[in-house]
Amino acid sequence: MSRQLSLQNSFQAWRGEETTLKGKFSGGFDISAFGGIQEAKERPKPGLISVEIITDTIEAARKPSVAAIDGLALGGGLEVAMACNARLSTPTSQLGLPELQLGIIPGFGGTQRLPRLVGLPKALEMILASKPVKGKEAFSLGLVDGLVQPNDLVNTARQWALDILGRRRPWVASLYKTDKLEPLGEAREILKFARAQARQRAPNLYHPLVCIDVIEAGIVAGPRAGLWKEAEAFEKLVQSDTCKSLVHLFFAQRGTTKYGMFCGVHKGFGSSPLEKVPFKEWFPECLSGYWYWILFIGVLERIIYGVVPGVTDRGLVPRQIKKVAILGGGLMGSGIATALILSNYPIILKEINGKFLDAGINRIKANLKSRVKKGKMTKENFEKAISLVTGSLNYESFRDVDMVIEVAVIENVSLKQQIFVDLEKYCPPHCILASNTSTIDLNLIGEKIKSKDRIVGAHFFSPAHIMPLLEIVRTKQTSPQVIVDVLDISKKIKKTPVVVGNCTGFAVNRMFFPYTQVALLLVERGADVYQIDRVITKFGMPMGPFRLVDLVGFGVAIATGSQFIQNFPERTYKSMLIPLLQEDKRAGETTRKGFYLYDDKRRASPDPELKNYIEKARGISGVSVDPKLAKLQEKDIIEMIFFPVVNEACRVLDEGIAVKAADLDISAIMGMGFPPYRGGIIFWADSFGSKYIYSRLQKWSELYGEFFKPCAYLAARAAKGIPLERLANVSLWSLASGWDCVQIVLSHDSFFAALLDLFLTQEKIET
Ligand SMILES: C[C@H](O)CC(=O)SCCNC(=O)CCNC(=O)[C@H](O)C(C)(C)COP(=O)(O)OP(=O)(O)OC[C@H]1O[C@@H](n2cnc3c(N)ncnc32)[C@H](O)[C@@H]1OP(=O)(O)O
Repeated sequence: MSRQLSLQNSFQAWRGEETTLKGKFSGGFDISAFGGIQEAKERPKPGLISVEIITDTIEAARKPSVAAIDGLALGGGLEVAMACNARLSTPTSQLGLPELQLGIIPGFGGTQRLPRLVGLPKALEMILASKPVKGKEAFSLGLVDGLVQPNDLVNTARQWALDILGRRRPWVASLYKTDKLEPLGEAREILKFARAQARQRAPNLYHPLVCIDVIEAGIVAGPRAGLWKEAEAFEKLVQSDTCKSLVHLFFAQRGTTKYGMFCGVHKGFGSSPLEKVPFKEWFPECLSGYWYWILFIGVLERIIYGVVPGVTDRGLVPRQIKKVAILGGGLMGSGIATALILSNYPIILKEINGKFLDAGINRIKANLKSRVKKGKMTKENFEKAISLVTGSLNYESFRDVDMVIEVAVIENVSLKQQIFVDLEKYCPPHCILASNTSTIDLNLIGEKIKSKDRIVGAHFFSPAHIMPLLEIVRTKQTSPQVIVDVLDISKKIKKTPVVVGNCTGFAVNRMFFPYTQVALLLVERGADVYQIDRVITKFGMPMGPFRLVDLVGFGVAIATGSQFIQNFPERTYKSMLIPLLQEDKRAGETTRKGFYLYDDKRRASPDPELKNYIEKARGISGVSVDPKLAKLQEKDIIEMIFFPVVNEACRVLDEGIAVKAADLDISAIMGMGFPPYRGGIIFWADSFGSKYIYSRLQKWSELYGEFFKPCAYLAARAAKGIPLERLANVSLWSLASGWDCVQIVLSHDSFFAALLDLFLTQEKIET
């Protein structure tokens, strides 16, 4: 008898919900139920599912079971399939155990059965790197027993089960297979190597090491002992901060094109906030009030869930983008071009002269060749992709493009203004006019053209064909149709889009700005450049603020910095350290000297000369070494560097530049390199509490100046002791009508805003 098992589907069916993964075998355990598990006072005893149900009921049953896998078999889904007596799959199905991406380990026996089916090295690769395999590879590995086309899948599985019952095929219990396991000594060596690699790849993560221990326990003490160890470890890990952060990230990433304070973290934790609201306590005397709130919030949840206000709530259908022009073939332009041609968009690459054009096209070729080298692209597909690129030195060929992306190297307002005047002249009237500027206000860029509704920001991150984030910036005039079109492109080129409002620096660079600024402030007052970078890297950032400035280059740092000085003078720390270094032709990695010295292989080493420049900058700023700041502890460095980032993130939220906190979490992780296992900037900040962050910033602002002054948003939440992720100021009206109204309501004018504020801050209504 074959059973087509879908774990998530069945869990959702128990809860009376429709499944979101129609037609697929299983996406694994319902991740949104983790919140319930974390909060539950009483939990099922460890091993109930993995030992009693999956092992002792399914695998040990007197009826054989055969998994018929089409589409996806991930996590708990694959684990259930592995407990069946055989598995059939379609050639294109995806099979994997991605649990480590969620801060947990496989919890339904995957740590024991996968090594026994595919051997230890492959199992470790699949589990530790969360790397799925296609049906074809699964067959060659022995993970599935047969490959079948989708139409024949269920019938073949039924017959397979009958054959097992009739002893025409082997009746296998994967848990007790030993033929694929390496001898103990060899296995231990493999595990030792895996541990060293895990420590090196993610020194702050504990769960990969736990996973290796659990696998080892099964090999040393037998699979049932391994199952029990797995169950205990799973139980602990599911409660960990890493798991909470990564689950938040899972839903936040999928929620960037959705809106509302009730999705994101709340959805991620499995229960509607509605369930948490103590209506009865608030309205003991007034039942109608209770129902009113239920109705109100219920309607609200329905209206807001699944839309970007004013954009995806208008029933607009994305227009077909057939050809895209890119202005500028530098590092960024060629990266964007690569991302587009990889998704089959024909592109025109425009440069100002033949030399630059050739260089741009060669960069695209190099990007593609590196994919060929890594086995991600065939030579045939390379030729196909590169044939989609047409070079141009003028605007004549722009007459039939549907979208232009301006990627001029320099962040220069007048240059960009002229480019947009030319674009308006040459491009067809429907053409989307996008700029990849990372900092400049789009209203300034588009000041001299008429079609302001076609202007949009498409801020990619370098290298654009690899980095997953696309910041889509809309001005008040940008038409919703244009945003819908760009959202559609972002989906097609596999980017995570975050729609933000227009201002200097948008969301990501607004948050990034204080990161370098505060580092300069601390160094001028005695902190050590290299210690700051070390601590911040240990915290989990890809590099510290000084190494980053070296990488970006001082030219870019000064150009973007001047935009911030102009626009936010009250909170800009005006250090002369970078200009002083640049004056001496130390402009970062490209000149082999910046905050660090660089060798031929771009390896950075500290420079003893740096202290002279710091002293000079200190003199210009008129500050002296503060003994406390010269001896900062790790914890203090982390807080002093990141709390100003949190402060700016709060301003970005308060101004409505980001629609919700989870979008800033995603922006920080994908745009700034904030460690994913900390859940994003606001999620991480909320683990300290708004009161603590406010008090620290307030203290520093008294000691070291306005730069640290906590903003009103932070102060308000600290006063009420509520989390920073809560947007208390959004009204029903704003949600229904879109962006402009959000801004109106942010001035606290609306009746609904007041009501919601009450609701979200959980204050009791005074009747
Ligand atoms: C005990 C066990 O060992 C523990 C586990 O099994 S933990 C779960 C392990 N499984 C996973 O990690 C798989 C997670 N899911 C994914 O990687 C991807 O969603 C996928 C590859 C299944 C599908 O990707 P894609 O087609 O791009 O669709 P995607 O937008 O991601 O997901 C579609 C919807 O299904 C939801 N979803 C996907 N997998 C889910 C899961 N395991 N639980 C709950 N919801 C899930 C998504 O949240 C999304 O919901 P939305 O439409 O409301 O936003």
